[in-house]
Amino acid sequence: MADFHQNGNVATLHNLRTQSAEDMARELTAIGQSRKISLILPSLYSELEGEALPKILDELATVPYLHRIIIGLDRADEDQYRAARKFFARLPQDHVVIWNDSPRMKAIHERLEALGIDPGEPGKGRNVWFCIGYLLGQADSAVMALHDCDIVTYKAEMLTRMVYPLAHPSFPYQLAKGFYPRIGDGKLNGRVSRLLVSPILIALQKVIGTRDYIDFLRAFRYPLSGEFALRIAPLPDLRIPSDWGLEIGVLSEAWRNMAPKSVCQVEIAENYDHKHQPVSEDDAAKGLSRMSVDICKALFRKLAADGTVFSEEIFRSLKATYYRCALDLLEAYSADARLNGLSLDRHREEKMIELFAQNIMTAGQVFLENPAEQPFIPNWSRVHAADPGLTSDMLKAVAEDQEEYA
Ligand SMILES: O=C(O)[C@H](O)COP(=O)(O)O
Repeated sequence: MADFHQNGNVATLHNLRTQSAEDMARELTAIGQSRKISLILPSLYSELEGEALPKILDELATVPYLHRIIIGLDRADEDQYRAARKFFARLPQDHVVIWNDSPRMKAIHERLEALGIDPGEPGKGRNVWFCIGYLLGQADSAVMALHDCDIVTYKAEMLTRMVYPLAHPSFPYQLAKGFYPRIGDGKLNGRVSRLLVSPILIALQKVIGTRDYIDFLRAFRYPLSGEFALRIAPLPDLRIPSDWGLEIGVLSEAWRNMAPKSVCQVEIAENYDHKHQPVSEDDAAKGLSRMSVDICKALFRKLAADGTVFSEEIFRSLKATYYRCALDLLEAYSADARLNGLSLDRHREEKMIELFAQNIMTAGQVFLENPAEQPFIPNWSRVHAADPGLTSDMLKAVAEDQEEYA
């Protein structure tokens, strides 16, 4: 049973198990008549062949209140795009598959490049960015929800609980961020969240002092959750990183652009499990190691943009402080796991902490060496200012892809 604790920074909406998801979905169906709710699914072609996505579609097929589902498809060739169209065809809702690698979408990308507002390397952030552009181009939704495609414990209720506080007219929220515990195979998961994000936020506060931004991030029970919903109004001004810093990037934008009172976090599941990536100790360009570098870079850039001065000495202190804080938290995770009959491999987790400590220095180095790097994808307001016809041409490109490769 959940508690009902509020941290005072961000409203926390718990699941007190007193309201049925079916009742909520019924209400959303009525609300959805006037406030259209759309869902974005950033997907890799490989996820269509995994165990999670087919079950996610079974659940989504039962959702009565969705106006449109926008699937951003990455790393697919022509045959795979056709296969993806068939795969998603069983969704009863209006839906579209954006083939990000199609010649037409590549031409859109080149047009952006020529204008100097290139959305960067392929990645989840860039995929989501194109989907947001498509959604804005359609101009008919009031609420956007987004979740990953690798959730093996997915239930339609997760979406319902996430969307409800944004769609319901009596709530004041613009952003709802999902939270839950991550447990699978008798283990405590969420390795990057537990072993990097929580301790680095504590360490940053010790090294650079109190910052409202860090307080804000620390208020989230699962800052890395890939499940969030936004009202459409703030979307055109959202600047997101193209890489794994997406989740932290969205929270950072919420902190910059929204009143704290308009942000909430919602308990969306009793438990969450997904496809686990390898740590990739030997290659910082892959797996959780890459994710940790991207997250650190996103944090450092936002703090720098808020006036924090970084130097090599600061990153060295941060690394040492982080290491201590992470080991202290590991003690707590280990006790929590034991109390709940879960296993936790302390040796492996300490090794991960050592790797993340090293990656804090790597991210710091990259940050110091590239002060002029454009860290975020330009927002859609900027795209519109630079090329007012681009969004409608993108919608046309997607429609023509659908027709040509039917
Ligand atoms: O949220 C996280 O910490 C990362 O996505 C890794 O999650 P995992 O340890 O559950 O694979």
